[in-house]
Amino acid sequence: MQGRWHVSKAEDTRLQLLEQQSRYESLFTHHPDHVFSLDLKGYVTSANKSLCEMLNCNESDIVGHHFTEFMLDDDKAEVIGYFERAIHGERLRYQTRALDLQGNLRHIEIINLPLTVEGKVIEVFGISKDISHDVFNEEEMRVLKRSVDSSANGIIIADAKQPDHPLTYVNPAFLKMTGYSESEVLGRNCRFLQGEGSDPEVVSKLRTAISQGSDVNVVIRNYRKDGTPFWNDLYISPVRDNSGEITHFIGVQQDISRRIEAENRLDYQSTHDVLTGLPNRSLFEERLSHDAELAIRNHRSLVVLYVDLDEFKPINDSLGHIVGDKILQHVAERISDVIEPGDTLARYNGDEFLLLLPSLMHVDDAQVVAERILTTLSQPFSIDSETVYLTASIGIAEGEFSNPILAREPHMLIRQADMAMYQAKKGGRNTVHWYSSEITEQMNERVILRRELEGALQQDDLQLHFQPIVDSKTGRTVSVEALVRWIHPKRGMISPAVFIPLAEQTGQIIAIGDWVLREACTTIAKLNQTREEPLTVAVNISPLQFTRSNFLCNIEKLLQEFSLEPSMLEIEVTEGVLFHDEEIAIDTLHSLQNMGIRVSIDDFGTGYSSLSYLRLLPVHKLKIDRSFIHEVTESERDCAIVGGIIDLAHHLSLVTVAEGIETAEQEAILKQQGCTLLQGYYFARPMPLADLNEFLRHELNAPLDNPAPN
Ligand SMILES: Nc1nc2c(ncn2[C@@H]2O[C@H](COP(=O)(O)O[C@H]3[C@@H](O)[C@H](n4cnc5c(=O)[nH]c(N)nc54)O[C@@H]3COP(=O)(O)O)[C@@H](O)[C@H]2O)c(=O)[nH]1
Repeated sequence: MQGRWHVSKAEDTRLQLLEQQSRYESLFTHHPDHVFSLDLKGYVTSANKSLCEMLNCNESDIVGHHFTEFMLDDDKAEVIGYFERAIHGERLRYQTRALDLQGNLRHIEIINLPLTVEGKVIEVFGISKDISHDVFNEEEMRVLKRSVDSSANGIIIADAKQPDHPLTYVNPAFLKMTGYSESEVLGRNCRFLQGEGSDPEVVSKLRTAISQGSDVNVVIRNYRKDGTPFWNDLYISPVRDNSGEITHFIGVQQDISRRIEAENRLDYQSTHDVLTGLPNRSLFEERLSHDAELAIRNHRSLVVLYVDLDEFKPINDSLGHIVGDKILQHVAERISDVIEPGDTLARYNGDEFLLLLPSLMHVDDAQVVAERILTTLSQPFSIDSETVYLTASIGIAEGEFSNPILAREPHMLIRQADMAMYQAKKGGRNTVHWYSSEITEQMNERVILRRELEGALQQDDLQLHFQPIVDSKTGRTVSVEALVRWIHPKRGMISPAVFIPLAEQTGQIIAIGDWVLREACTTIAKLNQTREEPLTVAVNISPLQFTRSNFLCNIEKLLQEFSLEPSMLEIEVTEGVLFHDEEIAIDTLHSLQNMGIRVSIDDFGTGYSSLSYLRLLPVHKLKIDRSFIHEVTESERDCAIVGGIIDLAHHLSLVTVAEGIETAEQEAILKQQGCTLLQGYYFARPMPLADLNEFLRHELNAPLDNPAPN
């Protein structure tokens, strides 16, 4: 009985051991972590399924191999150290790296457990876990944090789950940009960056996006700790967790103040005149369109003033551009001082200003404004050491709200004001003229005339007439003045007084002038072939033609072509050529003198320039303007002026010509005053070449007034 009991107890123990072993084996085999055992030399004695899976191999590829075979060379010494400590009974946990059979790297965490029997370590158990994923995540997080920390953009993170979304992170760039310290901003909503200059619309856009959990990009004016503003280009995005719930908001911001300032500067430059700081043409036109819309909506009228300085060019040319610029700046200031805040004053062109009056109580008030402008401009301008007197001509155009043109083409108002200004100029300058539809008709007339003049040039409708100029002593023709005529196919002869000023404005004078010069040279060359005493021909040259670069060259070619002595050609210029471009004009005068061509100052006495220029200029003749001759017999003043001019000319060794002599009395006075040459209807009107030939033939046969002594 006792023996049977012994047998069954031993059997029980064996069964229990078997059960434990099977439990252990099952735990070992199916443990989700990698479990292995090493002998005291470090050779693998067993490895579970999970370890084989991690190392991509079978148990036989591991068992019997030394654990270091699965380690990186760099890590071996350290891990051997841990193993040594384990075989001395220490339980250890450490992280290292393993290589699977294909050479793939794994980050693992190992626990080394020494297996001790009767106080002696007989084996070392290892339990390891693949932590590659965690390590990569951690590394990724570290890189991300470093990137965010070192980003040049300001980066902020706000907690979306806390009330008022307090900041939980700000990077150094943010602190640098705003001047705050971390402790001053963490825990606060970042609206502390906003201030009175932050556009409420932009702020509301931000708020809406945040409340809707959507991305948003705004450019907002923010303020640094010291109160200085900056332009913040801000992107805000929600950050969601795995369930899609917004946990944070991330903001990336950039200080774009410099860019905005540069853009603003560019914008300002493209809409303002650099010299005066006034709006320029394009901004004026923009405001005109805008104010026209308002005027129509509010049943009000709109008024445009076109202000053009009188004779500014001569001032600019004679005093220099620096003084000219300063005058324009003063003009801008003075006009600005007499207008109301809602009005727009713009510099339109060189010396032309535009004024838009959108809110007049009565349209007639524009006249008051215009007169105020004339008054303020009439005060002398003291620029450096110069005192300058200025006047202006002002054109006014009214845009009635009911006039469809205002809605369709508000810019027409500028054109109309321009036309009115032109009339103001014609009306004697320093005056105001209101636009009327008749002006348009006149302007249309100009447009037609201009087009027809173009045709005249091509169809040979121009003709040259010649007016004799006689010696005051002998009464004999010594010269002829070439005067152009336009023989219009329908309108007959059109006076040069009509088309020459137009041609000067359109530039057609160049072609006309070239034609006149050629025609004059060819005629005088032919005329003189049969004359004992050769005649000279005087040709009027417009300022534009005179200052052209090829002017002298053209003349030289013509003289050569017609074998004409240079002294046979005279150039008549008005004082205006000097103001056109003084430097070029003086050079040209010297060149003409060197070529042997004489120059007369035409219409002398009508310009306002200083007489001192006569000392300096290489001119030969003064032609006394016919306005002085007209009254010379009745007006003592005119008589004195004419006498003065003749005296002055004689002292300067200049020849004088009196033009516009119509009566014997006028001739007598001029002769008495010692005028050298005489010209006028009294002697002969301008005539075509055929008539001139006849006139000269007749003159040759007539006895001399005062025959020259033998
Ligand atoms: N650049 C150019 N200008 C030219 C040319 N041809 C003429 N002109 C200029 O046109 C203006 C008008 O000229 P016109 O109608 O020919 O008048 C000239 C004479 O007819 C006129 N004149 C001459 N004598 C008398 C007179 O006794 N009484 C009177 N009422 N008029 C008279 O004067 C004009 C000549 O003037 P001026 O040139 O100043 O000597 C005129 O400004 C012409 O210059 C051209 O080819 N090119």
